[in-house]
Amino acid sequence: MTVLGCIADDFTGATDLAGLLARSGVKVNLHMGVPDAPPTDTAAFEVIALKCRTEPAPDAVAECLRALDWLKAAGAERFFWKYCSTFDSTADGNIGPVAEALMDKLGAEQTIYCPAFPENGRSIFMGNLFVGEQPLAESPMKDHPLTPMRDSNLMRLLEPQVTRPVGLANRLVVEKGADALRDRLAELRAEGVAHVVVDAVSDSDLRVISEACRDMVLLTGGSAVAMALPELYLKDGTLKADAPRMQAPQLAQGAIVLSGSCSAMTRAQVAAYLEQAEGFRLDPLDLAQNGAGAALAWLEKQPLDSAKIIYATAEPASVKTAQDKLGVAKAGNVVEEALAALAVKARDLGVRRFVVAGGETSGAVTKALGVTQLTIGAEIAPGVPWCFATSDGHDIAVTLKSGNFGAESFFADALAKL
Ligand SMILES: Nc1ncnc2c1ncn2[C@@H]1O[C@H](COP(=O)(O)OP(=O)(O)OP(=O)(O)O)[C@@H](O)[C@H]1O
Ligand SMILES: O=C(O)[C@@H](O)C(=O)CO
Repeated sequence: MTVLGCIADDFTGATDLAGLLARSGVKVNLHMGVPDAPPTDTAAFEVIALKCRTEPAPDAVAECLRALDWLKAAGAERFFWKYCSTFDSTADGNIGPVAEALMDKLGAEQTIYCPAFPENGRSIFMGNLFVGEQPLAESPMKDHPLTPMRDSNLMRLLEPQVTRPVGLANRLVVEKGADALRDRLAELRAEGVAHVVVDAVSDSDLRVISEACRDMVLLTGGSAVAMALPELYLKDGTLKADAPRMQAPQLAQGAIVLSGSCSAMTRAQVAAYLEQAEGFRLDPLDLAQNGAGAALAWLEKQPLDSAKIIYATAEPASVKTAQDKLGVAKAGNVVEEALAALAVKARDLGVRRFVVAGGETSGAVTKALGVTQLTIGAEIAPGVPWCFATSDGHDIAVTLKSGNFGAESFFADALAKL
């Protein structure tokens, strides 16, 4: 029985969510894109990964509604819209437009917005999102290549994205427990508030929110607010733990790190890994002019079992130079296309372990590898599990690392874990 149908707006976010849900031991199915075939062999948690975070809002809405139909066909009656724990969205959406379209389809009067992920330093207080101790707009997210976040206030970010009123259930309410939060939501509903930002600074706040909101037909947020749901379903007997994490299949030695994320944490991770691995740096301007031939030729020359990384990861000033010359979309696309082609080449050369950094990058790479479904394995860092799949008939392992997740030693940690 599917108890929760989940739609994630990028691929790293989807493995993050699936990994946290799978901590409970309950079966989670993770699909990359809306499956062509109707649902079979469904799990308690069905997650569909989309690559729609930066698409035009009408396209993102259409794709999410297709995902909703598939999840309904899987038997889900409650749904979760997963976006980034740093609320990444462009000025035109897509978090609000998708939420409103899902609400309309589901007849939901109200939903909540809670991107908090305390284990990874994301907390919300008085409607303002913090990354560690910094307000979102003062954190490195202000320089994100595609979705620079220049305001920390979630109500202000959401308001232009939706047509109905936005409100807040603050930490003073959450702290009082699930009944107080239910009362606050009812009060806001009576005032016609459809979109409620909910504060959370700790996992115990998230447990209160899950308990108060578990019967809402649509919940929205980061992965951590959904993490508490399996525990509630297990406790009341709705679900039984039935799926221990999958052990890694036997894989050949070859491994590669592909990084298209420019986040502060990925920059530190790339620098740390370059101390022990051979590296090739992709330059968007060179790619736009000459294609990925030089990188492909470099990859062909590397021994299969060597430590290697191909990265476009760069400092904000260098990203800006590329964007000024090529435009934001083209600068991102040439990098994504190159990393996708390099992943395919690596697989054809015998590489079977792929460490990929960045959500958009992960979408491009997994699509090129023809991966349609992932099985969740061991967690490497909070929100980043190893996953297993087949690509062109080969068993492969992939980990899709969100830009800001993982320790500095993440790439080596990941490969040491398989
Ligand atoms: N040097 C560069 N110049 C311009 N754009 C770049 C450069 N390197 C990477 N990019 C683009 O920046 C975008 C990074 O987004 P991506 O989602 O992959 O990483 P992220 O946002 O850090 O990860 P996440 O969404 O998981 O937090 C991609 O579109 C990528 O192609
Ligand atoms: O929520 C997060 O921070 C991640 O799962 C993510 O969505 C990164 O793209």
